[in-house]
Amino acid sequence: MKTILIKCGGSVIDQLSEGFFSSIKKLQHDGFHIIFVHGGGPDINEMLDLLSVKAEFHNGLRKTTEEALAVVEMVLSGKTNRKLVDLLRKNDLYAVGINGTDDNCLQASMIDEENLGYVGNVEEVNNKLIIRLLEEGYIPVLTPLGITEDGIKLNINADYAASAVAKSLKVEQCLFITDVDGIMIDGEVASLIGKEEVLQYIEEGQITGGMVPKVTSALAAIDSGLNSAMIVSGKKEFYSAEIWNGTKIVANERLYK
Ligand SMILES: Nc1ncnc2c1ncn2[C@@H]1O[C@H](COP(=O)(O)OP(=O)(O)O)[C@@H](O)[C@H]1O
Ligand SMILES: CC(=O)N[C@@H](CCC(=O)OP(=O)(O)O)C(=O)O
Repeated sequence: MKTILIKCGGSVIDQLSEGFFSSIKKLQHDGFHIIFVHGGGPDINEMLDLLSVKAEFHNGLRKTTEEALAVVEMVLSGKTNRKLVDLLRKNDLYAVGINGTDDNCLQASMIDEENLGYVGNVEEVNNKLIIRLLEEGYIPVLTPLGITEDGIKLNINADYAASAVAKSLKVEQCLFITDVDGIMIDGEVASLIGKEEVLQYIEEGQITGGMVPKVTSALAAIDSGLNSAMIVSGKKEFYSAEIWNGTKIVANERLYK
């Protein structure tokens, strides 16, 4: 089964274009199965703000107290997941929402209880349910919540969840959909970047903020055997006639030039 994983960032869910949905249809037409993992950072921040709870981050990850976790779950699975599933279905794409904790799909462990609270890393992906849905022709839309062996729910950065699922399903391509056209280097979108360059750009401060977990996750996906991962805009068409728009991240860019 040829599968493409699409990680849809919270920054762009409300701005997805017609071209985005038509690109997905073209991928399906070309024989690819599609799975989504979604983010929702802005939706969570908005709700925390309404509840007068300060959003706090440590190394790009949200500090998640037990109270915050309840808000994260309510927002991600009750609001953001619904929003994306509804949008896909309105565009005649047969999406089904699932929580990362359903069927213990994202088995996780706490990263750093003292500094981060209920935040996890994916240890293992139980992909049976996802594969069933894919085989039936559905588009699973996965919320990035994990569960420990003891049944404790954890908040997982959506980029990290995406690369773990990509690795488990051995997908053909992993796309990180966001609100920019790709990775900007010296003011221009880079079309192809190798692993060494990515690490150098992070060190130089050319890749910062929310782009760091995205490229780190892309590199993790490549390390696990994927040929490439891409950073792509959700505001325009990203795929047509086997041509991709955005930044392709590969293990060694010299092999592509
Ligand atoms: N070199 C770079 N190229 C493009 N965007 C970058 C770069 N460095 C940092 N960014 C920032 O990363 C953001 C995308 O990350 P984020 O807001 O976390 O998105 P998402 O919600 O899609 O995960 C961009 O909007 C941009 O502000
Ligand atoms: C641990 C952690 O930071 N979890 C993220 C999960 C959502 C996410 O990653 O959303 P984006 O893709 O929109 O950034 C959070 O609470 O914001």
